[in-house]
Parts: sequence; C-alpha cells; structure tokens
Amino acid sequence: MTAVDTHFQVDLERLRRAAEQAEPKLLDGKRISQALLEQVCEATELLGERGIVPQLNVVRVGNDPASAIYVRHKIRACENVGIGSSHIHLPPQITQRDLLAKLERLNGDDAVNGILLQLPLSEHHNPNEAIAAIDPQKDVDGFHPGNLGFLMAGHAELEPCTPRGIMTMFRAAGVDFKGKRAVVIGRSMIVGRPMAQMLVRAHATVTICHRYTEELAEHVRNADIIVVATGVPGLIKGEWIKPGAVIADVGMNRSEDGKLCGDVEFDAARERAALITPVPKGVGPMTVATLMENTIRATCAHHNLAIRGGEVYEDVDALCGPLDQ
Ligand SMILES: NC(=O)C1=CN([C@@H]2O[C@H](COP(=O)(O)OP(=O)(O)OC[C@H]3O[C@@H](n4cnc5c(N)ncnc54)[C@H](OP(=O)(O)O)[C@@H]3O)[C@@H](O)[C@H]2O)C=CC1
Ligand SMILES: Nc1nc(=O)c2c([nH]1)NC[C@@H]1CN(c3ccc(C(=O)N[C@@H](CCC(=O)O)C(=O)O)cc3)C=[N+]21
Repeated sequence: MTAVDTHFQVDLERLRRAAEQAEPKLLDGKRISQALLEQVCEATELLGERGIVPQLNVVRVGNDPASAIYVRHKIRACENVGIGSSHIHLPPQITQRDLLAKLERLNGDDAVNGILLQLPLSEHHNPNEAIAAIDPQKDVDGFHPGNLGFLMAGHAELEPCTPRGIMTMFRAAGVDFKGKRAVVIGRSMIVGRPMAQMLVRAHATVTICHRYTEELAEHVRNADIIVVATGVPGLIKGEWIKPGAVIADVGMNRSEDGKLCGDVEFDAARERAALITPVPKGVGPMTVATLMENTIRATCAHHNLAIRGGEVYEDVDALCGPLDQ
C-alpha cells in the first residue's frame, strides 16, 4: 500500500469490504479496525509458528484517568490479537532520570518489541527527551524524532498511529486524495503535523490550522478532506462543511454526563458530508488497531521477516520495491 509496508503489508481489499458494510455516510472506524485486527491476528499466528510472540510494553506515568482508560484499551487489544503485553505504571513523582533508566532497560530487553510511553507525563518531565530515549526500532507510537524525520522523508517504518489509522480508514473507504484540498485543524506532534505529512504524500493540497488561524470557517468551507484534532467540542460547525466532504474527527471530549463527543457538530456535519467518523467508534479504535499493526511491523523488522498475503518471507531486502506513495 505504501513505502512503509516493507515488513507487514495489510490487505486493503479486505478493509474495503468492511468499509462497505457501514451505515450511510459513516466512516466506521470500529468495523474497519476489526478487519485490520483480524489481519494482525493472522500475523501473530504466522509468527507463533516460528516461536515468535510479539511483545508490547506500555509505560504509564501518574494517574491521569483518561490515560488509564486508553491503556486498558491497548492492553485488551493485545490480548485479543495474541500480542504479549506488559504495563509498567510509574508514580507521578518519578524523576526524569529514573524514567529514562526504565526506558533504557526496555530498549535493552530483547523480548520487548514495542515500547509505548503513554502521554501526558507529569509536569516536571521533559516528554521530548523521554521519547527520544526510546529505541526508534521499538517506537511503535512513531514519535521518535528519527521516525518523524523518516516520515517527512517518505519512508518511515513506524508512523504515528492516529494519523496512519486515519489514512487506512480513508483508503478503505476509497477516498481520493490527488489534488484535493485537505485541511488539518491542530498541529500537535502526535496527530496534526504527521497527518498533514501523510496527506501531502498522498498528493492532497494541505493547509494546517491552529489557534491563531484567521478565518478558520473559510478554510473549512473550501476543504474536500477535513481532519480535526483540537479537543474543542463543537469547534467545527455543520454549516461550514462543503457538500461531499470527508471528515475525520479525532477529538475525544467527555461531557458532564460522561458522554464522549468530538470536535465537529456531528449531526449537522453528517447532513452535508459524504463521510464522517463518529465519536466514539471512529478514529479511536483505528488508533489502537494501528498500534497493533505497528507492533507486528517492529517484531518482523527485529527478526528480519516480512508478512505479505498470508506468507512469511525471510529475504526482506529482495522484497523492497521502489518507493511509492
Ligand atoms: N481518537 C484518538 O485516537 C486520539 C484522540 N486524541 C484527541 O484529539 C484531540 C487533540 O489531541 P492532540 O493533538 O494531542 O492535542 P493538543 O492539545 O496537543 O493540540 C491541539 C491542537 O489544536 C489547536 N487548537 C486548539 N484550540 C483551537 C481553536 N480554537 N482553533 C483552532 N485550533 C485550535 C492547538 O493550536 P495551537 O498549536 O495554536 O495551540 C493545537 O495545535 C484531543 O481531544 C485528544 O484527546 C488525541 C490522540 C488520539
Ligand atoms: N503515547 C501515546 N500514544 C497515543 O496513541 C496516545 C497517547 N500517548 N495519549 C493520549 C492519546 C489518545 N489516544 C486514544 C486512543 C484510543 C482511543 C479510543 O479507543 N477511543 C474510543 C473510546 C474510548 C472511551 O471509551 O473512552 C473510541 O473512540 O471509540 C482514544 C484516544 C491515544 N493517545
């Protein structure tokens, strides 16, 4: 599918069939993620035949309640697909130095294929330094500066899960990127910026908006593809949506009654859009499934294997074709 699929190639056709089952206008992340996880499961079975069990290690610092929920989702996903997991929960007051030492230990542990440092950390930590301390080959979040650099260069092995999951969902739904106007609202390192890179690589014309963007509504009105990741509920109004636009809503906002909602006025936007992700059951499950996909990729790379079309290949270099988009 893309240049980054050297070690594990997902069958897009199967994801397409899942996308087709969705309700009208719905970009059904839950359904597409299940089709992706099925393929991850098959990959763990193939690896299991060779005595290899992929292993993901999640490191969580402090007691952020949302982080606790997300980590639980990730560990449960590992259990469901046959990936081994462990969860290291560190106290909020752990020093930066001790945190780095923990990460170093995981880097050196040959049984660990993926390391995920759940964000946010505590106030006194330096997250960039901590992320940079993770072995880039185990960086299943794709946040290491080396991996982000490879992403910009067009050939990262491990890419950030949320934007990659959104691209997978778009591709499963047959979204056309070439020459289309894409607007990304939010410029974080974990979502907005890598998202914009992936869209531009797919030949969209990309605008990145943020807090200081003037006339946000005008940018959105012109967009064929809209990705919103701000954490501001209802920021994007339904009436701004160009008829036929495709929308991925990354926002995860919890209202007082405990309900989740995104950054887009869902009902009004759905009226006009061609496709829109719901919250929940949209981008979130794709993020988790892509984390599983990345863990397989890191494991295969570690063992110099490739999994494609239900087969395991040992001579990976011979498989690497020319870079595509
Ligand atoms: N479903 C999933 O899998 C995931 C969901 N999330 C959710 O997505 C949301 C964003 O996450 P993340 O990227 O980490 O968040 P950050 O807080 O790191 O970034 C938010 C971005 O939104 C921009 N922004 C904030 N307010 C406005 C505004 N009024 N107008 C325009 N832009 C604005 C900020 O601009 P500026 O840079 O100028 O401050 C910033 O770039 C959160 O709700 C988070 O919980 C995140 C990751 C995964
Ligand atoms: N190192 C790191 N990597 C991350 O990938 C990372 C992170 N830190 N910090 C926080 C954000 C947020 N994030 C989500 C993952 C899954 C759902 C998810 O599964 N959402 C469900 C609902 C969850 C619920 O019930 O609360 C859904 O949308 O259907 C949401 C958000 C990953 N993040």
